Amino acid sequence: MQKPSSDGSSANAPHELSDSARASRRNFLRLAGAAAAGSALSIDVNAAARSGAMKKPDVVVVGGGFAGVTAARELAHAGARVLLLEARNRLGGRTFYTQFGDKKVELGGTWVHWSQPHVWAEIMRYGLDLEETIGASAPERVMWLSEGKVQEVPIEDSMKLLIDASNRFHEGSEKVFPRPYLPFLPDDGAMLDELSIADRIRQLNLPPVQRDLLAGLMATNCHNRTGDGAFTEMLRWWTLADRDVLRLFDACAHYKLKGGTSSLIDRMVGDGGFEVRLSTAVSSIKQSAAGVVITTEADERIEARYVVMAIPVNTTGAIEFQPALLPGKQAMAREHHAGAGHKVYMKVKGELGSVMMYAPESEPLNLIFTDHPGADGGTLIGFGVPDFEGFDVHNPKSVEPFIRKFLPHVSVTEVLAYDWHLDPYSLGTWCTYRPRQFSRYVRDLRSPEGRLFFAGADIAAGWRGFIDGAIESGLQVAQAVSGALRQKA
Ligand SMILES: Cc1cc2nc3c(=O)[nH]c(=O)nc-3n(C[C@H](O)[C@H](O)[C@H](O)COP(=O)(O)OP(=O)(O)OC[C@H]3O[C@@H](n4cnc5c(N)ncnc54)[C@H](O)[C@@H]3O)c2cc1C
Repeated sequence: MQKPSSDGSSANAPHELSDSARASRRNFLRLAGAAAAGSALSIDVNAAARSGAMKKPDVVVVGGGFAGVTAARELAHAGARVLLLEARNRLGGRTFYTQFGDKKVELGGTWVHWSQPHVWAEIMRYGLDLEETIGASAPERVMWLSEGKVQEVPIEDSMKLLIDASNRFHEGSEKVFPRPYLPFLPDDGAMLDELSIADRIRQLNLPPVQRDLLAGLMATNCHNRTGDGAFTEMLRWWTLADRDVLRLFDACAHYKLKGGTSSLIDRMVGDGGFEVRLSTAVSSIKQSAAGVVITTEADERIEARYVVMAIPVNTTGAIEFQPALLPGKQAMAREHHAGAGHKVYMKVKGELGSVMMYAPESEPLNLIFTDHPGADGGTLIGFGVPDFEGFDVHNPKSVEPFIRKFLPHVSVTEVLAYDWHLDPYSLGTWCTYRPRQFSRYVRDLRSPEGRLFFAGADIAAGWRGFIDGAIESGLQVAQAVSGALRQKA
């Protein structure tokens, strides 16, 4: 892989790309630059690195998302010398708080909740404020597309349809996840892991109007086509939310950090006592009995006693490991998890109340709701499947006809989205395993290998795929590495 610039603009494409993917990639490079320009960190994290303070760290943490920052902070608090290497020119990873017109928006991870214990503990610890997203928590209208027609019934009736469909979809979750934090599947869970979300929807034989409402929600949850997401992933979410679709909504799309996700990262780094180097992508990791040698893309060699790998599972293939990683880690790096869709902000002109709209994956966006309402315009957030032929998420004129199916009086004036699936340092969005990935790979994914330890939302036990999971995993790995440092002291 060639050396990226700080906005990733000279990095190689991860895979062969189709024409439409190439056009998206051009857009990605343009937007990545523009968005990065508006996201300066409020603290100078490179200051310590410039001073060359740390000669030989005890631990190098690779990746500065919530998992890496949590691990680095905990290890530094335990007395270790910690150096965090981050490929991009900013921290936060798959969270990205940046400017959209006169407002700031979250292009990646956004919503947090007190039912997510690890992120909630951090919010309390640093005394951060929350803000509500009205369209997701208290919509005035709910509409959905089914077989080409917009459906709208009183809100209570649409909720009844969704609750009934969700209860039926998740039936049996107690057997597979009696306790959602058990990291491995029981035997009957492994059988269910063969099923995709689409397989499960088909089993239910719902009337089309109810099926398409559920399908819109499920394409959003797995952030891809429902044939790509594993049924077991949804069973785990369901158990974490006490088997209640309204609680699940509350946990996933109601409360966000008032100062943005960067306010939490800033506080964690400020509190950390570890060194950070941005724009430093790691290209190889070689371990021996004596220690680990980390080589960066600029060919710098750094030695450490232990390494925490806190990068997305989809990006592991870009790093050369000696000895080679366990087969499950390699397979996941080849196959990728399913999360690869869009999250798009849309400025609209025309009256916008608090609305929520669903569409199945035969449509480009599957869940859309009001972010900011307004009498003469406001902002919508939409989630959609990747690579939808003829739909350009970066072009308001391409997005507008779809939005007008629901709201014929509005025009879409501006859009903002980030192509996480094209960014070489994420190659996807939030983690949803494909069928069989959980039962086949999770053991390997979570296993330390010699002096290497692994962290990340993608391998968390509980809220895997969430900010909470990233923090959970960062805490666990820091505990394990602290233990190893003590033993070998
Ligand atoms: C569009 C979108 C919406 C989401 N919505 C929500 C939500 O509402 N609520 C929620 O809780 N979660 C949400 N998530 C998920 C959540 O943001 C992630 O699960 C979580 O932030 C991942 O944290 P992480 O630290 O495990 O990984 P990441 O945040 O991906 O961090 C990994 C870091 O490793 C770096 N890296 C990669 N390769 C290298 C290398 N070779 N060398 C050095 N560094 C490298 C990356 O640049 C990155 O900074 C969303 C994600 C997306 C994309």
